[in-house]
Amino acid sequence: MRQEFYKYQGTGNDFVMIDNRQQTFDKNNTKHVAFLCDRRFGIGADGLILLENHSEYDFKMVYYNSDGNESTMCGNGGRCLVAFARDLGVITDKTVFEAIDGVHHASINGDVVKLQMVDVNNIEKHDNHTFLDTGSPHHVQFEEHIEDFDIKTKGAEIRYGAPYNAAGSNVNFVKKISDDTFTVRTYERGVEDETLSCGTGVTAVAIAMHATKETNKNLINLNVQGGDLKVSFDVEKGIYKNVWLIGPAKLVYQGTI
Ligand SMILES: N[C@@H](CCC[C@H](N)C(=O)O)C(=O)O
Repeated sequence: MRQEFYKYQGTGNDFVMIDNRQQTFDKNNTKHVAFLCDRRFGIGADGLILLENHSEYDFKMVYYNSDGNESTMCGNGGRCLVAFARDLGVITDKTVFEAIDGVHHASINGDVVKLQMVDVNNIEKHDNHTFLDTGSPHHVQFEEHIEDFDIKTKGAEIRYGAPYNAAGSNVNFVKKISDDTFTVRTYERGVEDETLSCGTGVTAVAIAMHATKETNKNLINLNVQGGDLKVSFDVEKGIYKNVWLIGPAKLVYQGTI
């Protein structure tokens, strides 16, 4: 049976979207999800997302990395799913949906999606890096020569090394541009390569930069390989609340496979 799909991208982080409200998609077929995400033999994407019905909220998000495994939260994927839900007529301009890390509020205006991310209260500050979970685990470290840095090789070393080991972490390399602007390049677990953007990654970078006093701003610009994102937040007693990831999410094409 042929599968109808939609392809979306958010600052170059791209996703196969499937409307699974009728529960027709085989959710346990890891090889099939990896095939659909394969850039040579399939559609090609960093991940695959199912939009499903929810009894209480507007919809449910189910996220898979391009290796075919279901994973933790994807911020850009969440933003793209909001655009997909709007384009399907499931929502209009505001929504509340459930993902693996909990309930998310979001709004959409044209192609700009604002997605509320989880509160963050556990920030591990180490000598040369910060580790935090923004829905997915993120290692954050500075890299002055970020433009010509070998993200794939260095990112893989950190992702597979101690203390992350098999479970792994996403790895973000950061360069400070000004007090409120940072350049970020991310190695993504489950893609096992650099992606052009990572939403939970830039959220982690914005919070890490504030927590380590690299900035005192609470609206941060993040320049990524695929465009520009913004993250805003409030801080109360060391807890980062009201965290919003803001940026474009667009339909690329749709088809059947
Ligand atoms: N691209 C995503 C992150 C997706 C999850 C990650 N690869 C993991 O498995 O931890 C984003 O935009 O947040």
